[in-house]
Amino acid sequence: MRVVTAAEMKQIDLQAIEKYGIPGIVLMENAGWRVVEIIEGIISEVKDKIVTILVGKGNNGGDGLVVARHLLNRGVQVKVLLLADPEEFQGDARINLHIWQKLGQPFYQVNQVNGINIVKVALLNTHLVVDALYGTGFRGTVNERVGRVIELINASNLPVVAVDIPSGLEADTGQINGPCIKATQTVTFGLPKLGLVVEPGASYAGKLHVADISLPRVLIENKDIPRQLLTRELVSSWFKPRLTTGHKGTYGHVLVVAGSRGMVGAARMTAKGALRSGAGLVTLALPGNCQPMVAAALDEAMTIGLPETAEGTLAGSALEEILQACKRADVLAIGPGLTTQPETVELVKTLLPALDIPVVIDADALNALQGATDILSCLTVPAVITPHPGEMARLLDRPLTEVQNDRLNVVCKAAKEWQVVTILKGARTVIAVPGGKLYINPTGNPGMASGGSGDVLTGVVAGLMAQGLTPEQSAAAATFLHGLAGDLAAERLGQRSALAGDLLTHLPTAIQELKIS
Ligand SMILES: NC(=O)C1=CN([C@@H]2O[C@H](COP(=O)(O)OP(=O)(O)OC[C@H]3O[C@@H](n4cnc5c(N)ncnc54)[C@H](O)[C@@H]3O)[C@@H](O)[C@H]2O)[C@@H](O)CC1
Ligand SMILES: [K+]
Repeated sequence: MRVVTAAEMKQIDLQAIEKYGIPGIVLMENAGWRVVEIIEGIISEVKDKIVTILVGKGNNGGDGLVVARHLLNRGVQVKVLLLADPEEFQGDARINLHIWQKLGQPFYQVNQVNGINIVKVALLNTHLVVDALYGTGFRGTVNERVGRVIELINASNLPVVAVDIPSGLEADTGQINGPCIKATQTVTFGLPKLGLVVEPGASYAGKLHVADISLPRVLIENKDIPRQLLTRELVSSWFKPRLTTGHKGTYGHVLVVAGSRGMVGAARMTAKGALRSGAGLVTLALPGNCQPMVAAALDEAMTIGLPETAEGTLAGSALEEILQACKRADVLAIGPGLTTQPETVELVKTLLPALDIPVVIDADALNALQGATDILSCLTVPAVITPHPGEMARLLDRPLTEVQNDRLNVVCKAAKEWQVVTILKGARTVIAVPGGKLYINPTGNPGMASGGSGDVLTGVVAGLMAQGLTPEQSAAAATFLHGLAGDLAAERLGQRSALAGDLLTHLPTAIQELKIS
């Protein structure tokens, strides 16, 4: 599903109206209907219930007035609170305000002296609040009076349905610059707005519904919009059914180069991630002292013991053996648990330019590239990198806060500059492709922020690449499935107690849920 900025949505609305002749008032009517449907899902018997609707002067407020009218028809007691002067209403919003007045229905103006008291009284006796103050036309911060109203709503503990986007949220960035409605559910029209699917906006939006308001499909499915929200449908469309005649060679061979003394688990998790995602063969190459331990605990993978340093990390002399092993593999996954021991770092820096198979680069293999990102730009094989924000900050030599405050631009620039598919992990992981495409992942939860989680992801990316998905598809599908496995694990075990190993246990169910055969 495409994800739009406010300007892109405005263009879509305009084209629907001007090119295809769908009147704006029809779109507004449909928008209001869809919100009413969601409200009916929250309050099962709406008749005789009380709903307070906050109405702003723009078209978002117009949508709110449509909601008011349809709820009234269903026997709801509707309290309309205007946060603007009726004279300010224009166009379709004005038409809907006039309809409301002609129906003989009252509204209360919150901009008068006792405005805040009106809101307080209204909230004392209300079952649900509809936020139709500001939509995609909102910029900057709300004024003090509106800010106080928003704070009252947020403190009320009532269910709040936001119309299109929670008021106070920037549609293009998901940033909050002042008071912002904390919605229980948000009904957004046509396509999700960027600010609703990245943090912190996603948390303010609550449960997100993307509502069909009869915008023509040709406008909604516009391939020129570079951003997509990952969905089950999109991810499963990338998988082909497994052949009845298939054998282990059909599904690719992943070589994992990972681990060191004391960090054997990272190597094992990566290998298991590749196996669980369906790779035909997995070979785990790691420092020799770790091999017996891993071989005993990982029946399904082959293992190679490599020369090691005094600290039990991979030695520079492991290079030739790794390159030999690459000849038998389809994909290399490198990094988890390697450490930043200087000799191991040099090994990584020598190995990467010599590769002739696609590679997934994670963890200490990324740390090895600190100050040497030209190695990434010069790779001659397809590559996926999987940095968490700290690793990205080190690669870019920028403060962590700069990365986190500008995640979308950072990931897109990295992918373009280094010409690698880039997975920037964190709440709402984003995946950028060198050509400019961007995927936003809606799955996953804070329970996944624990050791080993990233190692599993690296294994899954490599496992999918080995099976023939493109690096772009592998990165996006792995992120989605990994997050879904995390959500399933959290459902069963709780976010606090779910471990990275539980991601591996729940990955099969995640794959089944997508109906991938
Ligand atoms: N034809 C269309 O364009 C449709 C638009 N729809 C609705 O219309 C919304 C967009 O409508 P508008 O463009 O009228 O904008 P909004 O309804 O978001 O209104 C914003 C209004 O507040 C003002 N404003 C912006 N920032 C402010 C701030 N910081 N403090 C105070 N006032 C501020 C703006 O000047 C504008 O008048 C959508 O979000 C959606 O809800 C829907 O009705 C579907 C059809
Ligand atoms: K709103």
